[in-house]
Amino acid sequence: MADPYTPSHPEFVVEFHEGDFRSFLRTRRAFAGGEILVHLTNATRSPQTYSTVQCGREPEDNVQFNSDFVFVNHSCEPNVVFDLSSPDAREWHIRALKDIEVGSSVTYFYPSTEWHMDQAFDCQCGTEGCLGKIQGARYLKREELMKYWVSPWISELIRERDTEIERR
Ligand SMILES: C[S@@+](CC[C@H](N)C(=O)[O-])C[C@H]1O[C@@H](n2cnc3c(N)ncnc32)[C@H](O)[C@@H]1O
Repeated sequence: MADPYTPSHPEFVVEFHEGDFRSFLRTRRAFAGGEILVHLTNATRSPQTYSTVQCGREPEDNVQFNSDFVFVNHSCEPNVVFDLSSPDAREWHIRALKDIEVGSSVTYFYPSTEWHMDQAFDCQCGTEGCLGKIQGARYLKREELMKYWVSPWISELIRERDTEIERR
């Protein structure tokens, strides 16, 4: 991030912390469930990294947001979805799953977009139903994923994986 830091979007602020990957994004106003927090207008294609988001079914379908939204952490009880499911990239957006209070950490469920992540980690979301190691949808059971909104390519890849397993 540039120094001094200027938020890329006035309704959000990054809380920076010392140490690897410890920073995160907070809201500066409340959002209602279903409300669109932002349209992801600044996304560009990128090779996969720890900070890219998958936007289609192929391993090379990844984008970089080029904004503070790169600081959205994963949670096993997320408050937003990253909806990149439209074929029209101008429709891509982040949407509230529930009412979000001012000052909340913005979180999404990484396996809802990611099939196989570039960087796995031990989740520290601290929620009751925490899934532990997060490395992409490929490593989760269908029953675990069914509790979440997931991107169409994740539903498709899970269906294919499970059909393949049943065929063996
Ligand atoms: C795109 S970055 C998110 C912003 C990151 N926290 C930072 O400071 O740059 C993704 C990385 O953040 C960390 N991270 C995100 N959510 C996490 C969570 N629930 N528990 C532990 N680490 C997490 C992991 O290292 C992950 O690879």
